[in-house]
Amino acid sequence: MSVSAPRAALVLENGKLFWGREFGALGRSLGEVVFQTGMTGYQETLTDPSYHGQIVVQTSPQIGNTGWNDEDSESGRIQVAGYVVRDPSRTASNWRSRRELSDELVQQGVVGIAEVDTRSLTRHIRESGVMRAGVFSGDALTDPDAMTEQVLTAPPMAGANLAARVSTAQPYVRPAVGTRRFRVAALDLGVKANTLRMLADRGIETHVLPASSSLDQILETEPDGVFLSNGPGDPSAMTEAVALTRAVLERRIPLFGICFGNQILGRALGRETYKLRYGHRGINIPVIDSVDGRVSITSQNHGFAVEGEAGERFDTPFGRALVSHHCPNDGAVEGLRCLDVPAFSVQYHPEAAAGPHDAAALFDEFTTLMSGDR
Ligand SMILES: NC(=O)CC[C@H](N)C(=O)O
Repeated sequence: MSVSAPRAALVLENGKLFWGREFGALGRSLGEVVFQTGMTGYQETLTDPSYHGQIVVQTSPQIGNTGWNDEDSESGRIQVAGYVVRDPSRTASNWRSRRELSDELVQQGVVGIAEVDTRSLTRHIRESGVMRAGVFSGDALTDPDAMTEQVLTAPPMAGANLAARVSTAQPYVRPAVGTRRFRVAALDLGVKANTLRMLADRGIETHVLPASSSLDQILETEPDGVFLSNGPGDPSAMTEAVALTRAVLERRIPLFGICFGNQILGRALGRETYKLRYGHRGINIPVIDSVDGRVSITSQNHGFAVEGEAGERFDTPFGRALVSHHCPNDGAVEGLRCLDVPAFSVQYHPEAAAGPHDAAALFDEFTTLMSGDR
């Protein structure tokens, strides 16, 4: 595939430039460039609030073949800042498809770029780490130095507090499917639609609360359990959510966290979080359960991780805790379990969407914890 006249550019903050063709809306988008290795599920990826502020590169070369449907979005809009693909499908073909991916990108004003050498780009990110970048097309396409300068004005992801931008403005209730067995207060830091669906399917009525909610607002829902959602940004910027989590742990209310929720629980337990060089973003990432050695293939999307060693037991202000899961690829912490208070969390995505269902039973574990029989 050759590009005759470059009509779009992806510019990295270190000055490296990739030419391509416009894809989606014309203009400029700035953010942190990250790669995602899933071969399916691009609609879920694009609408996952955890990608807010990021320019997502799909390593799978062909994107768009199933178009855009009305069922698979994980939130009300496309959340990525920009989108980078190799070879967009010329036509969508799927029984649920309502429109072409490129039309949806245009409609939602998302600036993308196609015909990029995504293999070379991914190798570069893998070696140099994730960094700020910009996609430029249309009138925004100018000379490389000017574009690099603009990229350097973007705020870095380290230290970014983004949850408020994707959280619900007003509390709302997601009813249980069938008989209500439990009531859960979910702190919405960027929750995905399938998480609420999986909670509802287990007889859980979820009170979804804004990211800035207080302990009183949580307690007012008279919850059987508290859920900490996934979300964008740096966990070290989430001081209030960490304090709130500590208050929940003190009251021994059963708590379950996913991804950002795992990082927040980790910080509440006194652990630090750090930025990974290029993160884990894909739908076939292995995780080992330190207790029984079982391996799950999981969906993941994280750029930060909790400090710790596989299987490590440690002291916290709330008793003992365990690094319950880790990733064999790099040893990163993938799960935490409190041993003296009812709380656990995972860094990966048991709700999948997209991804395998190996870890779906963790939602059942949450109901067991709420039932009080641990
Ligand atoms: N999916 C998530 O919740 C991501 C958590 C956090 N923003 C990270 O990048 O690590």
